Amino acid sequence: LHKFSCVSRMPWCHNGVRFLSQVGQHHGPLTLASLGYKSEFEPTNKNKSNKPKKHSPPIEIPKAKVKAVRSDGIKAAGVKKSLEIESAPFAANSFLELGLPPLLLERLEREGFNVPTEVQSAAIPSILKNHDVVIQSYTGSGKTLAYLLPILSKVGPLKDKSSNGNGESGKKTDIEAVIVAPSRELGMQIVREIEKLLGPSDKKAVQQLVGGANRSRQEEALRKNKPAIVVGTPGRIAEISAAGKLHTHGCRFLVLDEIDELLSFNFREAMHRIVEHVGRRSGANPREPKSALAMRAERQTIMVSATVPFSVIRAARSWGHDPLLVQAKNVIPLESMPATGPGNLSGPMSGSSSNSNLQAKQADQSLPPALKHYYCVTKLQHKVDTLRRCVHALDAQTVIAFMNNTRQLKDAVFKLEARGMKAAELHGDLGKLARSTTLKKFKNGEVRVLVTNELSARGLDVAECDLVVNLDLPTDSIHYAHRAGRTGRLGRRGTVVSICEEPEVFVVKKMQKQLAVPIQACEFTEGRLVIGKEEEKTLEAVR
Ligand SMILES: Nc1ncnc2c1ncn2[C@@H]1O[C@H](COP(=O)(O)OP(=O)(O)OP(=O)(O)O)[C@@H](O)[C@H]1O
Repeated sequence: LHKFSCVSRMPWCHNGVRFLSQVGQHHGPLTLASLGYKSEFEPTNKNKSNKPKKHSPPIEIPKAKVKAVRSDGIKAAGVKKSLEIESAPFAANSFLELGLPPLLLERLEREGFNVPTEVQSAAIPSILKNHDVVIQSYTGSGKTLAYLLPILSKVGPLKDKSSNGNGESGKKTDIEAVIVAPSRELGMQIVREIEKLLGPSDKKAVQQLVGGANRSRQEEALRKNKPAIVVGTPGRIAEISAAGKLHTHGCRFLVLDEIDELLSFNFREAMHRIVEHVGRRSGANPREPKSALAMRAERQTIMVSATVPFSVIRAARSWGHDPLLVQAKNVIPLESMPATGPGNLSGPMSGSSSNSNLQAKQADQSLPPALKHYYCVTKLQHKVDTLRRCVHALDAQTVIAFMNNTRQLKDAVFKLEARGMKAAELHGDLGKLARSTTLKKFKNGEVRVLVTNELSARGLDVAECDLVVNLDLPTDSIHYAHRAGRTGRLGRRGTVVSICEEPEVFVVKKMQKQLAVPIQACEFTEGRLVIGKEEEKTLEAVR
């Protein structure tokens, strides 16, 4: 129980504390295994030390009135270790209690998913009860399984054989679930998550329809395999649907993952086609107003994101039927939420004053509570060197660095490589193969620093990522939240460092206020991350 005693001492770890008390009450004796944790004392790997990790205390440098901290846990460079889950976002109940069918429960156990996360615990029953939902909880909290599990309970080879749903599904050739994601990488990640649960013999029940891949091969696979579920990017799904090769009129589920991104101008036409056609019976005029009953007999709409600006609330009301807002600790009718704010909502708190509490609360819920945030002021020409010193100071092994401009991004990779740090670029100008090869190398530890742009800010799940660096500042706090969320996934340790020039500090301060998290000024000196003491005092107010 060493880990829990650590967890309960951490002031930010309210989830962990709540979790402990509930499990104690309802589930008898508390063991790490019963909670899905691997004990640090279990000899899982011969090479690993069985000793609990030491948390090195902050190092005081009184002369300069500064405090230095160093990332612990990951040691020798090049040796990849998985990051322990420190602040558990898990719920107190089991998957069994959520009403999932036996075959799916078996697969979950086989894949090592033992305890649902809080948002899964809230979303699964709501979706199983046929509600349209908007799922909102912080990055890395398990939103993907929160919608995949109830869908797999009702469609495809793992479904509950005793219930045939509402009997409304269409012809056998019809797709039963369409999942839309804004990038190829995220689309493929969702496909892999489904394939993992389906297993090798059933994996043809899901088909990817992402852009950049061979379209005729995708169409051929649709015809031959008759998948129950398709996952893809908006453009490719709309294209194949318009060509008459994707039969979705009888579709039961439409999932819009990263919904606020899917609402952006770039996807407008494709999204319009998808929303109008998926789950709409042929012959019906999509513009004709429908009764609530007629709407219900059609598809169930599920929208998902860590950030839910007003535009999403408005879209959910117009595309869904009495939708619910599902958060980790709340399930409320979306009707009870304000849907108006300024037209150009740029950040979670930029609503009118009457809505600001609500928006602030949501902003608070978009970032993993265990993340640590810093910023470091430097000159433009020293940014890459500062990044390198930051990586060394924190001893980070799996780093995502965000930039806004592709040419500068390539320069940064060149400079890092020239200084002996293994780096690679990932952006939309690269072909599909180059993108997936780079991502694979990053995930298996061959690349230490992935220099990328907004393409990787959404949904990308690399559990080992221990540091996110903003080499260019994000455009607003919503983009900050999604970039930051690439680290500290599922309660793991994570650090976010924004490297900026002096005139940009006000932008960092603004994001700190909007996101209601402390972003501390720091420097990298003598291989250490150093925080000013004065800065610490002012940040107490933010906390
Ligand atoms: N109940 C669970 N037990 C253990 N691991 C889980 C569980 N649920 C999800 N995970 C894992 O947690 C990681 C994060 O999940 P996921 O990608 O769904 O997060 P997310 O909330 O969608 O994040 P983002 O907002 O960044 O898209 C994934 O690797 C996933 O496999």
